[in-house]
Amino acid sequence: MLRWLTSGESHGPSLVGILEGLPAGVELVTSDVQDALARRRLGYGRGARMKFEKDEVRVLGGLRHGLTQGGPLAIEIANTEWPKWVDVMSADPVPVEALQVDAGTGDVREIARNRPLTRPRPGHADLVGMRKYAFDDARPVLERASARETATRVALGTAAAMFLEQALGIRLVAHVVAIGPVEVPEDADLPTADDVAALDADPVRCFHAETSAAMVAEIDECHKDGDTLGGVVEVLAYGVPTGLGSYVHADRRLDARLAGELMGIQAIKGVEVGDGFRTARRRGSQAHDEMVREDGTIRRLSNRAGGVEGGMTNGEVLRVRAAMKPISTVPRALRTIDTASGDVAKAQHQRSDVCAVPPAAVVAEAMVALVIAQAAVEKFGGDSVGEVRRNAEAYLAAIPELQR
Ligand SMILES: Cc1cc2nc3c(=O)[nH]c(=O)nc-3n(C[C@H](O)[C@H](O)[C@H](O)COP(=O)(O)O)c2cc1C
Ligand SMILES: C=C(O[C@@H]1CC(C(=O)O)=C[C@@H](OP(=O)(O)O)[C@H]1O)C(=O)O
Repeated sequence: MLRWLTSGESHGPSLVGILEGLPAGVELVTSDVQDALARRRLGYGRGARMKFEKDEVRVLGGLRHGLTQGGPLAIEIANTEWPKWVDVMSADPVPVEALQVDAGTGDVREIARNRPLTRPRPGHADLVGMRKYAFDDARPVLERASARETATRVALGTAAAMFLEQALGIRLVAHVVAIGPVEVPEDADLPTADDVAALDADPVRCFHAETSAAMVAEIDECHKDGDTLGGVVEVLAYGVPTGLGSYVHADRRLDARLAGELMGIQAIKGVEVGDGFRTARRRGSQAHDEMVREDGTIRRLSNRAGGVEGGMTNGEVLRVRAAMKPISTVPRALRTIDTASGDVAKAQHQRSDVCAVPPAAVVAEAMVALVIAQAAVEKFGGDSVGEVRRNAEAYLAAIPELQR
């Protein structure tokens, strides 16, 4: 079974991710993870923090001489900003004086950094987190709720994606299909995994040049208004074999597992598999993917289902979308209540992303890679890449001629 866990705070010394159950023999080097993390930091509309902070990757376990070893893969992502937070985020108690002078720069900004945050942001985890964990300060809540944690998921997703490509020839790509009201046309071309460099070069990870320019203009407009934006991302997986997931029980349905992991990303509020909500508005004759026999195999005339039928992959391109709400740290701050005084207040705000939809696409791709890898390990078993590959080939070869 493939499983994963992450630990770490937004301004802590580092984040750590563990991926357990990955077969041995996956070719992976530290720079593969660094490249994926660099991709997550891209995107027009991200805040100042992305410019000065760096992700420092160190593989702590599970990898030797560029090959996974079958043991848990542990990846640390250190935060270059840590010196400024050493005392505020110290694991052990610190003397009061330590919280009054910045350990890194010697200035007194540390006092502000440590001041209790008591003006919770509507839409963030602040208020409910304080209530639930009995804090009188939102600092510990936002430290863990922060999407900085998604760096670890991208790191682990990189290992999952390398496994998928090397064992099964599966390749993934993610792109942005909407930012606020600006949407890619329905009939626009879909990117393939060969288009990743082009997507990296686009300011908003959009594959449609005209729409990309309109998205950038929308972000500029929103920034000027002191506001924030959400949007929609799409993940595509090519070459996924038929039969991953199952219809036999709800928790084995691949669509359910994809939706769960995508909704687990901070600020994701909706998931579509294939045409999703659009399918609900169609008649049955226009909703499904008819089959024809061509060159000895069954071919679909469309892919409205997004490659999943009955909770199982059907051999078509896997296609899922995730909807992200606008960032809740709105510069033109929203009304809130100061939990220290009970007074009406404006929500706490220092700096923030205006729009984080492009990085959310990278995170969504990582989560889809992890879910597919989990389902593949479950279906094919195998402790090494070679064994998984052989098992998959034997399974596919045994599918009767007329069902192919
Ligand atoms: C890549 C990414 C970056 C984000 N950046 C910010 C940000 O700068 N400011 C903010 O308030 N929320 C940001 N968020 C969203 C919050 O983390 C999220 O809204 C919060 O944890 C509450 O969870 P919920 O929105 O799922 O209810 C970001 C989310 C993602 C996926
Ligand atoms: C640090 C990252 O994203 C952060 C996610 C985030 C949030 O509330 O989710 C809030 C911001 O951090 P801060 O409150 O310190 O400005 C983002 O910069 C990252 O993605 O690496």
